[in-house]
Amino acid sequence: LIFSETLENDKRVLLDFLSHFTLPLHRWNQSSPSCHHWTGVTCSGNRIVSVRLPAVGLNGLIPPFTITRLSSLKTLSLRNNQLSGELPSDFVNLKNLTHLYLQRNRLSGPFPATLSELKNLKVLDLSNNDFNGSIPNSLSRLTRLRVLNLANNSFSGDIPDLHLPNLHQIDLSNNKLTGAVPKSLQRFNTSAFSGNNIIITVKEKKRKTPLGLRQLPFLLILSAACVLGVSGLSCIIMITCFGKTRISGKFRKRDSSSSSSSTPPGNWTSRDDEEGGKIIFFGGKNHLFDIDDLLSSSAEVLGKGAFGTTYKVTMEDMSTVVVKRLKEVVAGRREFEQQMEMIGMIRHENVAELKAYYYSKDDKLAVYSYYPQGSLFELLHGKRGMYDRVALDWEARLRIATGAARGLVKIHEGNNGRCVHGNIKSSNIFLDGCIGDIGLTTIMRSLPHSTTGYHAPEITDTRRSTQASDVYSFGVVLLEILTGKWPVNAETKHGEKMDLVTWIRNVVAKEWTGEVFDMEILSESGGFEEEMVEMMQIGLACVAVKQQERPHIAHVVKMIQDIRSTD
Ligand SMILES: Nc1ncnc2c1ncn2[C@@H]1O[C@H](COP(=O)(O)OP(=O)(O)OP(=O)(O)O)[C@@H](O)[C@H]1O
Repeated sequence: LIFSETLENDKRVLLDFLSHFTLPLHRWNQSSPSCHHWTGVTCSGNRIVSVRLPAVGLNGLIPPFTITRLSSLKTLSLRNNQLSGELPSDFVNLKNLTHLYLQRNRLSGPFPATLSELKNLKVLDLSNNDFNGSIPNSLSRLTRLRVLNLANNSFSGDIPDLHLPNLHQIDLSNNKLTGAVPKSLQRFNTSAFSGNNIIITVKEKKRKTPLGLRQLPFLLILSAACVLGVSGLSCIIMITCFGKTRISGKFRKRDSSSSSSSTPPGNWTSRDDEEGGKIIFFGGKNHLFDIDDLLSSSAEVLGKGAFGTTYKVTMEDMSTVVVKRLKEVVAGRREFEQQMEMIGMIRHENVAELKAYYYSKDDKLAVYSYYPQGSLFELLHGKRGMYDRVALDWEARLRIATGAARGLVKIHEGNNGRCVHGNIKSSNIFLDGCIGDIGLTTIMRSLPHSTTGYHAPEITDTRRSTQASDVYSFGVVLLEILTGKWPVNAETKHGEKMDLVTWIRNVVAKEWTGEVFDMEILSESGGFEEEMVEMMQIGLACVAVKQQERPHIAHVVKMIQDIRSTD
């Protein structure tokens, strides 16, 4: 009873807060449970611990004694709204607050003194508001503070000597501050103080970690060099070895400033996208993040594919998504949006969910669910030498093949039966055959054909991929599953290297079928060789040279299912 009463109380508080604004919020009503269902609300135990309402159109004063009654609140994000006036003094009640995001509003008045009392604060962002007056010395009380952003306000006077041992990011740029940078803050990059009347006498130090996205051009150059010089895989490993990268600011300037590889990191720059960049979500999901969240989250490079770099991004609430930064998009905004909308509508357990997309002049992003088990490519070929690769047994391979075929059926049903994947390959297939990277080929520059081994012979421009060419690529994946070999340069028993499809056709023509199977599954005691032979015949049917001879993917699903049902 106590449990639900406390939660009910928190819920009433939020409804009270909302009643001061004339805007509807997704699923915020008395009848639905607030935890997990209300936009931006997260609970822990019987309390609401996080309220994140970025860019929802909150307008006017922050109503006092509403949200501040959520005494267990740890994260409050009201960024990117049109909130104005002073911060109510009752913010002092939010004793448990660790993250406060109020940037990009129209808040004004002196630095809210009450904030210095929130001893648990780790991140404080008041940037891009109209605050004025001096920055108080009392900020030194926030000994846990890690990030302080007061940029783009009208703060004036000298910068106090802040002794904040845990501070590793500060931005005071573009205010009206005067004097010198105090000793305690001289460890930070000078750009953190730019746009003021400050005498900067400090020497710039090179910061080691964390890397900023400002260094992303450097990472990209490095990865390009790797791709040219070393194998792609080792490059990915090298980049990953740099550890976590901070995605922050400068997203939009990336392409135009490759020289910024030498730009010293330090503060982060708020995004100001006059090109109208907007993140679009699918499925009526809680907007637990916005583009600024993405930009300020911890990111790790998963790899660099033909469509761009893929990042694993860990959000403030510790949820994980995958962000693909699409380069060489040839489609215009309208076409891009239409394609993404079409992809976003495809929902199936064997289709990797496109959660959101973002389009601006300089950046095109696609946001997906993260599959921690990695791709089929990794399961089949990956991590050898670094870790003990877990053997992938025949059952698992059959499950993946069935799942991926079902996913492809669903994809081909999309867009009134006209949707094409265009880039079916093992690195785009995840847990239990879930297919990722749908429909990107049509909006991107054509992929280099010769290198992949998955593309059907008739495809010279991957933007013109067809459902029949998808079936061909799927057939290559089936053969890869059966042999455990890479589609290009598959090494035969006799040490020759040839294209996987050609090799299997040759072997089968000589009736040495058993030779092609991966020893890992062939040595299993279940006696599955017959099933493997059947699967190989399905794979070979899919890779028929003449497109009209390839089966429809729905028929492929049936044939794969029949492998077992004939038992
Ligand atoms: N949603 C995801 N969850 C987990 N890993 C992913 C996800 N999406 C991609 N990856 C992995 O990230 C790495 C890079 O992926 P990316 O799609 O950029 O390149 P690719 O699949 O090698 O080539 P391509 O660009 O042609 O698809 C690959 O190892 C891929 O398996």
